[in-house]
Amino acid sequence: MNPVKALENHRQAVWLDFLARGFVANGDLKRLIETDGVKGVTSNPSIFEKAIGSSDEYDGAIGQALKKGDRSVADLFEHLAVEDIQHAADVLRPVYDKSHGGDGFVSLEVSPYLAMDTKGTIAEAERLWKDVHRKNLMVKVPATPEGLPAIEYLIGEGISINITLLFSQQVYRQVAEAYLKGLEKYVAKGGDPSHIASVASFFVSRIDSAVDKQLDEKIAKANDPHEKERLAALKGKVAIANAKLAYQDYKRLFSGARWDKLKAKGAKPQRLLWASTGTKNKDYSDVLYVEELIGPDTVNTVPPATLDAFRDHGKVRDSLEENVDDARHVLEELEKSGISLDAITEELVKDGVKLFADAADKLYGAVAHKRATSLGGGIDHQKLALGATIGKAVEKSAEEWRASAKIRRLWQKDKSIWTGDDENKWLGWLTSAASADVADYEDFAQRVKWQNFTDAVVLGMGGSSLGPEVLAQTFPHRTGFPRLHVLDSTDPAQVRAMEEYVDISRTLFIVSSKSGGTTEPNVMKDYFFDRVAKAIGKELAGHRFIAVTDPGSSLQKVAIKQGFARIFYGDPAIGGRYSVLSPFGLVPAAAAGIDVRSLLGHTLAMVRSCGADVPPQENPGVQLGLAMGIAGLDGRDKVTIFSSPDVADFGAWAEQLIAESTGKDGKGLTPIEGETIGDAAVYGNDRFFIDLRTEGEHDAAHEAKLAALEAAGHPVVRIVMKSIDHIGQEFFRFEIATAVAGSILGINPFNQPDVEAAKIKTRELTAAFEKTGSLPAEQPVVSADGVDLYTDAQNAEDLRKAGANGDLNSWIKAHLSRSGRGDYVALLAYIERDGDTIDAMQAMRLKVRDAKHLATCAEFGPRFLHSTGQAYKGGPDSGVFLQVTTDDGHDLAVPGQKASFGVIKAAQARGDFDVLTERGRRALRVHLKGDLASGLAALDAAISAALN
Ligand SMILES: O=P(O)(O)OC[C@H]1O[C@](O)(CO)[C@@H](O)[C@@H]1O
Ligand SMILES: O=C[C@H](O)[C@H](O)COP(=O)(O)O
Repeated sequence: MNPVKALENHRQAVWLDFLARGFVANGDLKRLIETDGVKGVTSNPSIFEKAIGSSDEYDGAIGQALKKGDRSVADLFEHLAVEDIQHAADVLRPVYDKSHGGDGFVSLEVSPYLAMDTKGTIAEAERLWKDVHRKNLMVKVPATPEGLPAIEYLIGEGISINITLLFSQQVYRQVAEAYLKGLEKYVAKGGDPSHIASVASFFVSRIDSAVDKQLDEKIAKANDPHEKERLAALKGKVAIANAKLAYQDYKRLFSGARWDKLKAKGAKPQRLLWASTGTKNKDYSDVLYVEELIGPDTVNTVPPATLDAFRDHGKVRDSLEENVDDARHVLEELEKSGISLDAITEELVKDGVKLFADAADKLYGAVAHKRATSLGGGIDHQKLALGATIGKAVEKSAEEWRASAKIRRLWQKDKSIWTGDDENKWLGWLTSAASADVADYEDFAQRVKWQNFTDAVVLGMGGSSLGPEVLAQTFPHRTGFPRLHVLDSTDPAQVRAMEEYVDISRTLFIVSSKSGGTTEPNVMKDYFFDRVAKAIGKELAGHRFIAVTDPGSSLQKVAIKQGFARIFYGDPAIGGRYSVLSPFGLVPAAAAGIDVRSLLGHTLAMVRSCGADVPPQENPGVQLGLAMGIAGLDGRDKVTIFSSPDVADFGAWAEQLIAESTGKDGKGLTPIEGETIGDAAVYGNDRFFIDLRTEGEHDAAHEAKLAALEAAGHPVVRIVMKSIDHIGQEFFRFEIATAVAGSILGINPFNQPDVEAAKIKTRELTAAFEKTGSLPAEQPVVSADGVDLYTDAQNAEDLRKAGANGDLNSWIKAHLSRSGRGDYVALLAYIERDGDTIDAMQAMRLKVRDAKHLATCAEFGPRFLHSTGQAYKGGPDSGVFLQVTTDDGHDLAVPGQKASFGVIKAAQARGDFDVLTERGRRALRVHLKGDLASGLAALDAAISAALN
């Protein structure tokens, strides 16, 4: 007789420790049921990893599933697993029916990531039970301290459970107790226990592997030949002895008055199931863990190779209760040898959880890869060319992130990923896209449309303006909707330019400020409210304003008082620079008629790609973040962003995100935005390049330059977006990347400690103005033709030593001569930002870059104060700052206060400069008197002269 089939005669059920789609579909499982009398199937994360992860058998099914709509990697896996389990359960259903629910089960394990999480295990087990929806399902729950209460609870809910990762007799007794208690609860609720089944999967071969290892070490150390022999005799014996003794417990636990009561109600005993019965040590018989554990009312789940071997040469006998005393003796001998089985089994549970988690990581990684392949252009493409050193370091770090579950912990808001400060309170952006109220945005968009506005102007700074600016500049104007603009300045000329550009009586103003307390949006609002009131009447003015702000802010109060048309509330768990996928970006988007549903739909594909269930190796956000962080630590801390014409403004948004998040505590990444691409020779070894473009924008000349940078050994990341509609994917990718880079750098990526310092100084200066009618006097270090130069005593002394004397050229030359390798030169201009001034600034910065091979920044104040300003003051001391201020020929009054726009801007520039110099940074201020264009030309000439 077939030895496998013969086990039936010894009342032992053989289950198969294997599952794969084709195996069930092509009838192999059915055949084993018929020929070998196989009565069940078990699966675990390693089995699914082999089935799904290491084959292409499931690719079609993955494609099919995704056709119905994208889903997360965990969902996708679960969908496949549930289908497989259902198919196997259906094939085994006749066995289940014939044995009246005694056999014919298929087991599906809860995620190993939940092994230490009782609530999570319960929720997942209940979900799987519902989704699989088969009576002959067993949900596998590990026998960890957190698993035990879940087991009791789930049994109490009438769910059949297979307890896995069970190694010790003591834990086995707790498992049986959990089962009994669960049954008692179920019965007490009036449930019929006859349909509940449970097995306690007692692991075998892994024990021998662990014990034998320690025995070998002892044997190697022992001098006495008898001792060596005694120890050697224990090898390959302990696992079986342990299992045999557990069986003795089983007999005791499932007999007696307590059990009889349950039995009378129809309860079934929880059978012991021998798991891990594939022989690991080639020196042992390949059927060892079957032959030695045959006994009534037990199960042995065997891998296919063991099944084949046993069918071929297995010998059947009632072995389980043979020599029970010898088994005790084996364990005593082991204890005597100084090897603790308790310690080993405890370790094996931890190890088992880890091994299954490792397998799940591999499996999820493979599913993530298949999902990405199947979605193709649905997810923007990212290619990292990092060079050998950084590339290897990123690989190593990715593995470290995987092994310590950091991406899962990030999503679980575990602040220990960063500095352990308050990072957990700032992670609302992870879920803001998924939880957005799309219908409300659509309704709002319709209402805006009905009002026939010509323009919509966002009044805000930093995180409240840069996201909307990207949207305004990236998406074309939608007919029927207002044109979207952003104003983020206190420069009188710039405020006036906006006023002149729009039709005040037909414009919607979106006042955006998370805190509500930021100076610029408040004064801009006061100004335009006054103008609108003058144009259409005070009572109606509020109808043209909406506010986006966090609940309880001062802006909320003002908006209510002034009768704003609507207030949208932000999430206080999201910092400004991470807020674009929340009302701060989505309200302006909706107002401009951008399809918010489609924007978020595309975004969510990237959110899923960067999910907790996507291991670092396959996770595009984590990959980018690790690369940025590691390159930064390696001295390549100038993150240089090239954005193609269609997404040209993206860099301005990313710049704030990266600078304000990472630039602090003297560390950080300095974003370099807006530099046109140059030849490899103009760059120092402090660069890290990110190139972003849409698929349709292939520019051969640009690509050739990029390839040259890569060839010259610079790390280059290329991101190709399917189209501008995917811009949300990049917002989210960069957010995750920045958070990850922050972890690598060891900073809190969600605070901005140094911005506050400049704000305080500015407030002091404007308060002085309100009191006295003028800003405190200041003394230039030099007054030359058309310019005044200012700096603090230390900088002045250093500059004079470096050759600065009576004219502008000498000061600029001395200042630039202080910059060297690894530094960046930043032009910080508190002037109107328009096409001409942008061009003038660009010309100057590129001259510096090309002559000195240094990274350069060209920023406009006060805009940059809410963006890169944090990094300039708090980041690495590698900046050389040239502040540019100007007389504001035509100042503009702010209604209701003495300080005009010009005064506020001047106070902001001084506050900023004072903090820079207080921090010992290299800074020089050039104040241009008279006409701005001539002043900028003179500065340009001085820079040229200095560089020659
Ligand atoms: O939205 P708020 O509160 O006006 O802040 C605007 C910006 O100012 C900052 O706080 C820096 O000053 C940024 O972080 C923020 O995006
Ligand atoms: O339920 C089955 C177990 O997961 C399986 O038997 C473990 O076997 P292994 O130790 O060979 O991985």
